[in-house]
Amino acid sequence: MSMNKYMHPRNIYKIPPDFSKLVKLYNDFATVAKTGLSGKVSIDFKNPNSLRVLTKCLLKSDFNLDVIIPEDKLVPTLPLRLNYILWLEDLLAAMKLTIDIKGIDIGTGACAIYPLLAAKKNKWHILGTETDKDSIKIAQQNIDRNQLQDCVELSHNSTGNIIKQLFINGNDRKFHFSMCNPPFYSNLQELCESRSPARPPPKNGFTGSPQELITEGGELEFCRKIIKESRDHENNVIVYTTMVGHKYTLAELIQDLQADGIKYTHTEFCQGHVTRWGLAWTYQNYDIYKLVPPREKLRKTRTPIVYLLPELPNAVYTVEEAFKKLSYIFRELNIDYKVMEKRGHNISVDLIAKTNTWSNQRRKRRLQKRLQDEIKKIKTDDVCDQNMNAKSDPGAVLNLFPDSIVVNNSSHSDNNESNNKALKINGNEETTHNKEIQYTPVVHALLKLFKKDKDILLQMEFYEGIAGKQGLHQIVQYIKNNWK
Ligand SMILES: C[S@@+](CC[C@H](N)C(=O)[O-])C[C@H]1O[C@@H](n2cnc3c(N)ncnc32)[C@H](O)[C@@H]1O
Repeated sequence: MSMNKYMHPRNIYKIPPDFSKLVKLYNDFATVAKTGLSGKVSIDFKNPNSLRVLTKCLLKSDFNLDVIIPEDKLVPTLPLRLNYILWLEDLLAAMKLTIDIKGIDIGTGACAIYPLLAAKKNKWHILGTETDKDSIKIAQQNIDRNQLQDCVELSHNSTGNIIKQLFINGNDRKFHFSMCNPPFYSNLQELCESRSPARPPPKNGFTGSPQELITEGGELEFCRKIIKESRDHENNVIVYTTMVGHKYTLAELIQDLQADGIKYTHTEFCQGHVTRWGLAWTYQNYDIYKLVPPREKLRKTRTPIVYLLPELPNAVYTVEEAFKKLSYIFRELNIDYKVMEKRGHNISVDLIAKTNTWSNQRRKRRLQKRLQDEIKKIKTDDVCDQNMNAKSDPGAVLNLFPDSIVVNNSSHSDNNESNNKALKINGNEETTHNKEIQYTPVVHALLKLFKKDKDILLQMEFYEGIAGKQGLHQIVQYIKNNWK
C-alpha cells in the first residue's frame, strides 16, 4: 500500500512528479522513460540508473540543484530526504529557533543531499561529516557546482568517533541540530537478507555501496553511539536527531533515552511503500515531545502485552528453551519470525503473520476433516473432470467448499474477518495490484523474551496489522493454550 497519503503535509512529492513534463525538460530522463499505450509515462523503478536519472532531474527541476550521483553510490530518494528536512523545520520552529540555523549532517554521502537541500531550501548552514574519502570528494564537487560553499562545509572523519571529533581541542562550536541517515546494516549477509520474506519484494532497485550501508552493530549500535557521544556534548547541539530504518531500532533507542531521562520525540517518514522513523532528543529545556508530538498511530501501539511463561514439562526453564518452543509454535502458525537481537538472556524477535491461522482452530479441524471426507468421496465416486481438477488445485477446492481451509505449506485460509478485511482494503485501494493481497500483514509485532528474577517473561508489542491489537491478544492466547 502506498504511504504517500501519510507524507509530511508540506512535502511537494505528495503529488507525484509529472513524468511527461520531465521527458520534455530533460533528454536524460527521456532515455529512461517509457510511454505506454495510454500515453502514461513511466520509468523502471527497479533499474538503479533510472532512479539516478529521476533523482538528478527532480533535484534540478524542483530545487535548481545540479548534482552528480556516482554509479556506485546510494541514490537518495527525495520524498524521504524531504520528509526529514520538513520534520526538522517543524522541530526548530516549535523550539522558536528560526534565525541563522546551523546543523550537522552525520554521514553526508557523495551526493551531500541533506546539506544541498537544507542550504538551498532554507539557507541553513550545514557541516557535513563523512568517513569515505571518495564520497567526500564528490560531495565537495556537488557543493561547488551549486555555489553553496558559504552554507556548506565538509569534514572528513577518520576517527572511530561519530561527533566527538568535532568538539576536541577546546572547539566549542554550537549547532541548532544534528541529523543522520545511518548505515543500516551490520554485515553483508544482513544487507542481503534485509527484507523479511513476509514482505513484498522492494519496489525500487537497489543502490549504494557496502561502505555506505554497513557499520559494525548496524544502525542500532551506530545510533546508540551518537546518543552516548551526545551526552558529552549536551550544550553543543540543541536538538540531536537521527533517522532509523527499523521500527525495532526506534523502540530500543526510545527505551535507552527513557532509561536515562532524556527528553525525546519521534515521527514516521512515510513515502511510497517505505516507512522510516525519525528520533529527536535534547538536553536543553524544551519539552519536544509536547512541542512536536509523535504520530498518533505509533503512540497508540506502544503498550505491550506481557505473559509469564510457565515451566514446560521435560524442558529446562531457560529463555533459550522457551524460544525453541515459541519458534515451533510460530512455524505451526505460519508466522514469519526473525531474531533481531540476542543479548545475554534477552531475545528480541520481529514477527509477521500474513494470515490468521490461530483463530477458530477447532472449527478449522472440523472443516478440514469434512474437506478430506469430501475429497475421499470424490475419489471413490470417480466424478467429473471439474472435481478432479479441484483436487489438484487448492483454489478450486476452496471454491467448491468456500467455508473450508486448505492446509499445505504455503497456503492457509479461513473465512475470518481479518482476512476478508485484507482483501477489501487492497481491493478498494489498488484493484490492479492484486499481488499485495498476500502480503498485507494481519499482525506485525515485536516479541521480547527475557528473564526477570526466576521468571521468563514473554512481551509482545503490536506494531501494525489489519487484525489490530486484538489479533496479537489472540496469538498470545494461542501460545498460552499450547504451552504444554
Ligand atoms: C546511509 S549513508 C547516508 C548518505 C546520505 N546522508 C543520504 O542520506 O543519502 C551513510 C553514510 O554515513 C557514512 N558514515 C559511516 N560512518 C560514519 C561516521 N562515523 N562518521 C561520518 N560518516 C559516516 C557512510 O560512509 C555513508 O556515506
